[in-house]
Amino acid sequence: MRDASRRKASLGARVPPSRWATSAPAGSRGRRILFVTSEIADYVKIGGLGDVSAALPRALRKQHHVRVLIPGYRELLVSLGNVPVVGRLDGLSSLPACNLGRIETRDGLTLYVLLCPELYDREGSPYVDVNGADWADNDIRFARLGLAAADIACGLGDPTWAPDLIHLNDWPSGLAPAYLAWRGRPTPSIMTIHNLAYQGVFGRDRLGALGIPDAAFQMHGVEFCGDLSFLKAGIFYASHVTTVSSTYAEEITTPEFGCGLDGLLRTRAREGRLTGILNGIDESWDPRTDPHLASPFDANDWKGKSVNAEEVRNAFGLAVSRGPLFAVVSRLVHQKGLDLTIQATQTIVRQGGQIVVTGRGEGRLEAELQNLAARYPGQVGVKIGFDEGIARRMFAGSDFLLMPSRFEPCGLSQMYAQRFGSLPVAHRTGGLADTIEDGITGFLFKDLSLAGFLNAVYRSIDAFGSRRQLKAMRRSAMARSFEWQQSASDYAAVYDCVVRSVGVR
Ligand SMILES: Nc1ncnc2c1ncn2[C@@H]1O[C@H](COP(=O)(O)OP(=O)(O)O[C@H]2O[C@H](CO)[C@@H](O)[C@H](O)[C@H]2O)[C@@H](O)[C@H]1O
Repeated sequence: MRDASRRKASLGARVPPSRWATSAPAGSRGRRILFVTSEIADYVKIGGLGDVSAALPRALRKQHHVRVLIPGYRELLVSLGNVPVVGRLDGLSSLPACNLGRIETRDGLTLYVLLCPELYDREGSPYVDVNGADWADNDIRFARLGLAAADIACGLGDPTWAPDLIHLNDWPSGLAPAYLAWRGRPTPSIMTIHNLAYQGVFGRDRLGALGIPDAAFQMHGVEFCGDLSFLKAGIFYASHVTTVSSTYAEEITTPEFGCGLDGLLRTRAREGRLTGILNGIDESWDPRTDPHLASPFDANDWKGKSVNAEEVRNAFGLAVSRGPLFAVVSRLVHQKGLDLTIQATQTIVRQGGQIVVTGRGEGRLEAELQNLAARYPGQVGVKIGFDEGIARRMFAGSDFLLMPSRFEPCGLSQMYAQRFGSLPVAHRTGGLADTIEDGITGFLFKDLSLAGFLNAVYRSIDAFGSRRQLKAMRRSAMARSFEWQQSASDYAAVYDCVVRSVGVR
């Protein structure tokens, strides 16, 4: 069962299995891959992209020569110290010239760091300032990232290295394949969509500043509803598009989930150029060895798990209880369906449950959650912020994870939770549908409504009442395999196909 759902995800949407064999054929090993990202969990993580960017290149290293390109944000420069300069990149229109640094992480992953202090060395997050407002020059900042990727692909960044393929992630690197196309350089490229809802849309008046040819401002180019879209550019110009689960790969070809790009994505699917590859989770997610936990545990040691529950109850100021503990670990945004969780709270508390929430995001949701904690003292605890240690103890200590996401490209929290014996209660969508087995490793609901969600919540509370069922489900959840190695070999198969079809160097 578990392998079946995994394989379904790995084969991708509408792609003939024979063409996309999951192990890389002989001769495809040792390709040079440039992985371009705007976050990497080692240094700067805002959400799931940071986790994927830290883990996937490392998993791919077993087969390929992978290097990661990332902007030189302040946090990164502080952690890395002096980054040796290997090349100088020219400017283009309003994109400044800058240096390219290269450094290895302690475990030997090569990072290219875009050294452009006027764009990246600032107080704030990669995407927003300290007040949560988008950086006003985000178009320049991330066009510079895309142009740097194109420069490196053309051998203009590091005189000693150029990739066979560039792997772009989300809108911040979306212009890279476009810059390559406008130079007439068909370096094979993969555009991975981690979240179609974030598209990097800017006014058409920015074309000149970003060095985008006027002729590219059309449906068969960068134009999207009269504006310029970085993500559309990536999808349009990349050799191949992937997304992070097979169900989401299908969903994004529909008007309901396609965010206006479903027409183009349907075309890519028809051409066999859209594939779903499920994310994995790395080995640090192991309840037997995780140093963040109050007590390690395994699938035969529920005492160890309950020590973590006690710790979480204390940390969140909850009353002592023998009832079920529900957790929410999430970016606090509309996508994640927190309004449903807020509406379900009264029922959960009346049924003897408690809820702990950690996250940060939209101010309105942060305030509503804090009000909820005030309304149910001792039963609901909320910590606004981002702390990996707290998150890990919550997965370890909770009985259930609430994840009624409106859409979920893959989702990592539900995989972490299962590994730590916390059963997800989740909407049957995207990667949640592909990684949770209803009634076996968690509880899925189809109708995105309070009634649908509560129905799944009641099922979880019933399971909590039956120690035998609860233990069996926990064991099944903890035994699930979400290895990165599987995803890495699926990406390797796509790389191979793309390099062959675009032309091997
Ligand atoms: N306050 C907090 N404190 C500590 N940790 C916190 C936290 N808030 C969130 N996290 C952690 O951040 C990560 C969030 O990853 P998700 O995949 O669940 O969602 P995200 O929407 O960011 O990612 C997007 O990209 C990823 C990667 O492809 C897709 O899985 C996903 O569906 C898509 O929406 C998880 O590691 C989670 O535990």
